[in-house]
Amino acid sequence: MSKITALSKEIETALQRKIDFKTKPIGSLGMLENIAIKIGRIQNTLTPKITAPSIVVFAGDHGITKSKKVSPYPQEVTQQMVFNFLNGGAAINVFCKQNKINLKIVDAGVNANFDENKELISAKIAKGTKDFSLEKAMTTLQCKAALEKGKEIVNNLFQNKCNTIGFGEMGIGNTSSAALLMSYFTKIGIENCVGKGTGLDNEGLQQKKNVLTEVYQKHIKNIDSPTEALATFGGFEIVMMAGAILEAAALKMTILIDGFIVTSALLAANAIDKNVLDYCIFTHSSGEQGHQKILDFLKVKPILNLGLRLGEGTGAAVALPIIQSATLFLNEMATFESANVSEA
Ligand SMILES: Cc1cc2ncn([C@H]3O[C@H](COP(=O)(O)O)[C@@H](O)[C@H]3O)c2cc1C
Ligand SMILES: O=C(O)c1cccnc1
Repeated sequence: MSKITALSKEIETALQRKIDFKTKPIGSLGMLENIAIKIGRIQNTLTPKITAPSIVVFAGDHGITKSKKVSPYPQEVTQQMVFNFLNGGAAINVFCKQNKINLKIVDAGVNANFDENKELISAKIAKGTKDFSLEKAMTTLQCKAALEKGKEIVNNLFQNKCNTIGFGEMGIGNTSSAALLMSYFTKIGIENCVGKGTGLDNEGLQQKKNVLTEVYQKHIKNIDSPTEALATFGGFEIVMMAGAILEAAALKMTILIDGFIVTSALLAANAIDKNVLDYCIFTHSSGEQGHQKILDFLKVKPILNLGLRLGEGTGAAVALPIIQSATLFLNEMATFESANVSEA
């Protein structure tokens, strides 16, 4: 993986000065000001622009769903939703269309064969992960291949002028993978990382907690690196997102972080290279119970809190216009001097 440069503080003062000359009381654009400064620092300019904003949805299946009831939905929903994405019918399609976001769908490891389709990026590592109640979700080699694929996909988008990128995912059972990764990277007990996902009832939640506590205890002694944590608790879509996030930061792109699953991939990326956080904007706090705890762990503030608990990158897609407002006010608002407005 390429090295991620930590952002310099130098331009921050100049950006703050530019914002403070705008025709508004100091600080009155609140979080929009923080976002403007962040993107200005990422792009190292006083006139940052968002170009070709894109969301990449990675899809993959999970072996655990075949042996244990960790999700109310069957594994087949992953492939069915991939068709739904390709046909334009999912929530993420609607929000991307609304906000003029370029949407890409990636088969990272779905348990199905897809015909060639120009809308689908084929990056299949395997037809779903292994059942982690029995063995590691994937081999170390598969994990490295998935990290590399994620990197390659982001690179292609970057070549096509994309400088702002969000990630989403689809994979029945992936809140289980995300909870295991969360527990590993934050050291918060697994029972406090597991949530209801797509809508388990209280009894289902308790059962999921029992299953994942056992899985965690079975593997924890064998994990000695972030890559091994990813390989063990897996999700090809999650590993590919971790690679994609690292590469986007290395390319100095602005990264829009979505919900619980994407943030679990970010935890792994962050353990590999801490500078990645400099490039991330946290678009929302998910309704999945562990998400706000990860945001607290990372000491970051999300833009929205709408109770979304869908994934697919929907929080990132809905938040994009707010992020665009931040760069637009910075570029287009008049100053006190240019507009002849008296200062305090
Ligand atoms: C129809 C449908 C569409 C979805 N879109 C995203 N997810 C979300 O739910 C899944 C994770 O939850 P769990 O771990 O409980 O299975 C992931 O696929 C996630 O992206 C969906 C789930 C369903 C059922
Ligand atoms: O926050 C998320 O990403 C999420 C929550 C529940 C189900 N799927 C995704």
